[in-house]
Amino acid sequence: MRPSPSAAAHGPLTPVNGLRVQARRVSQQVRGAGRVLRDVSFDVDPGRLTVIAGSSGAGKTILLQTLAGLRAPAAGEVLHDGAQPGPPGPEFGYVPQEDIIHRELPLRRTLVYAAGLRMPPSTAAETVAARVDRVLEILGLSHRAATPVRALSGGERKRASIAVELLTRPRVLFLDEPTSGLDPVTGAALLRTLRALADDGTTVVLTTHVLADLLRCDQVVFLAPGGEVAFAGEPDALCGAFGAGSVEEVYEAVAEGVRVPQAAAAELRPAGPSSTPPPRERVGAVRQWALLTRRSAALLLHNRLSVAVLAGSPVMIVAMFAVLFRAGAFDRAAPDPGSTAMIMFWIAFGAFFFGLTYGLLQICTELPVLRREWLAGLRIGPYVASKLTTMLPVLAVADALLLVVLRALDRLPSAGWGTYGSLFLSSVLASAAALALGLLASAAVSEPGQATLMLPLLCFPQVLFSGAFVPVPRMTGAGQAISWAMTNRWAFEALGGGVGLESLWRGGGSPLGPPLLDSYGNSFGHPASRGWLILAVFGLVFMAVTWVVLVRKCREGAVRSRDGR
Ligand SMILES: Nc1ncnc2c1ncn2[C@@H]1O[C@H](COP(=O)(O)OP(=O)(O)OP(=O)(O)O)[C@@H](O)[C@H]1O
Repeated sequence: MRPSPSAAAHGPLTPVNGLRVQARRVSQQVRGAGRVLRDVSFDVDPGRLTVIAGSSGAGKTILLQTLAGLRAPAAGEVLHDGAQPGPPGPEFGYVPQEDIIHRELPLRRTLVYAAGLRMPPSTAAETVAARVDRVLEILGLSHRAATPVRALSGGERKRASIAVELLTRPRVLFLDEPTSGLDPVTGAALLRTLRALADDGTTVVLTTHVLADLLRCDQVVFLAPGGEVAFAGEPDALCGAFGAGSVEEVYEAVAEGVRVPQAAAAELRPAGPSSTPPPRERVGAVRQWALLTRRSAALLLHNRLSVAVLAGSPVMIVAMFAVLFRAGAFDRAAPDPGSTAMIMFWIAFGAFFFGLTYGLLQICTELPVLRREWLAGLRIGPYVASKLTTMLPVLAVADALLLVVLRALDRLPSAGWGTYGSLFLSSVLASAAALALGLLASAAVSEPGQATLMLPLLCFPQVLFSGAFVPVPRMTGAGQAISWAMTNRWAFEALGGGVGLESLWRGGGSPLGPPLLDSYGNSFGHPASRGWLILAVFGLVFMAVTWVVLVRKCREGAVRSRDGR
C-alpha cells in the first residue's frame, strides 16, 4: 500500500514556540480588482490550526499573503507576536499554490540542498540527513526519495513543497490550498500532519476549498464575496451559526448575504507582545554561495536540454567556421584581410552567444523557488554570484576549445602563448559579460517564453554595432554612441588587437590590407587590456543590476524590508 502522510504515526517533531498572528480591521486593495478585503479582524493563537474558507475569488489568498506579512494592508494592521511583521527567515514558512521546487534532481537530494540553505551552519551532515529522512517519512514520501521531482505526481509534489518548509521546523506555516488536487485519503492525512505540527506548537494557517478541511481545524475564518468575514470561530459552531444543516448550506447562506456578527476589533485580545524566542542562527553568505554553486552545477548536469546546448553550440560554431573560412587567412606572405576581420568577429560573437544563451534561462525558470528561498533567508548576492561561478568555467572550456580547434584547422595564425593567452582572455571576458547580460535579462522577464524572445533582440544590435560589418569610424554619430554600449565591439577590438590585425594588414603581403586599415581606423590600435577592462566593467554592472532587479522582485508587494540582500 502507498504510504500517506502521517505525523501521528511517527511521533511529534521538536516542539516550537508558535507565532501569534493578529489581524486588526484589515482592508486590502489590489490593482485592477479594487478593494478585496474589508475590515477583517481575528486572532490566530500560537499552535492553532486555522482554515480560511470562502467562495472562489473571495480573497482567501490575498488574506493569507497579508497575514503572512507579504502584502502591506491598505488599512488596519497585521501583528506577529504583537509587533509589525519582522524579517522572514527559517522560522517562517509560506507554501503558495504553484510548484516551487526544482524538478530536475531526485527528491531527497533537493531536500538536502534546501536544508543546507535553511538549517544553522553548525548542523552536522548526519543531522541534516536524519531531518530530511524524518520529514520524508512524516509526509509519506520515503518511497519516492530517489525519484526526480518532475516524475512525482501532483499531490506528491505538493507534499514535497511542504516538506521543504518542515525542514527547519517553522514557528508559523502559511499554506495556500495545500489539499487541492489530492485524493480524499491523502488530503485527510496531510491535514493530520498539519494538525500534529500545530499540536507541537507551530501556528498553521491555510486556505482551502475542501469541505472536510473545515471540520478538522481549530478555527474557521469564512470569507464572504467582497472580502468581509462572514464567520470566525470554532468549526463545530459553523453550521449552527448559520442555521445550516451542512457546510454546503453555509456556502449558500453566505452567498445570499447572511453574516454572523463578529466581536469588534477592540474586543479581541489586546495586541500585546508575547514571548518571542531569539532569532535562529542564519546561514552565512559564503556558505550559501558554495551550496548554491553546487546545486546549480547539479541542476545543470541533470537537465538534458542544457547539457545538449552547452555541448552542442561550441561544436556547431566550430563546424560553421570550418565550412565558411578557408585555411591560411593569417598567412603573413599572402593574408586575406577581410577573412581575418570576420574570423575575429565571429570568435567574439561566438563567445557572446555562448554566454548569453547560457545565462538567459538561468533565473526566469526558477524565480518562484528563489522568492521562496529568499523568504527563508537566502541572500541575493550569493545567488547571483553562484550563477557566475557555475557557468564561467563551462564557458571558459567552450572558448578554449573554439580557439584550439580553429588553430588546429589553420583558421588562426601560428603564434605564441602570449597571443593565445590574450585571445583566450578576450573570449572569456566577452562570455562573462554576455553571461551577466543574459542573467540580467533572465531576472527582468516574467516568464521563460519572454526570455527566448529576448535572444534576437539582444543579439541583433551586438552584430550590427560591433564595428565589424560597418567599421566604427564609418558609422553615424548615433551609431558610434550605440556601439559604445555593445560588449561585442570591445571583444572584437580586443581580439583584433591581440592577434595583431593592424600589423598584418599594414605589413602583410596583401594590397587589400592598407585600405581596410583606413576604414577601421584605430579600432585595433589599442592594447587588448583596454577591451578587457571595459568588458569586466560591463560584466560587473550587469551583475549589479541583476542583483537590484532580483531584490526588487523578491520584495515586490512585501512589507518586509531586508537590507543587504
Ligand atoms: N494580481 C492580481 N491582479 C488583479 N486582481 C487580482 C490579483 N490577485 C487577485 N486578484 C483579485 O482579487 C480577488 C481575490 O483574489 P484571491 O486570489 O485572494 O481569491 P481566492 O479567494 O483565493 O480565490 P480562489 O479560491 O479562486 O483561489 C479576486 O477578485 C481576484 O481576481
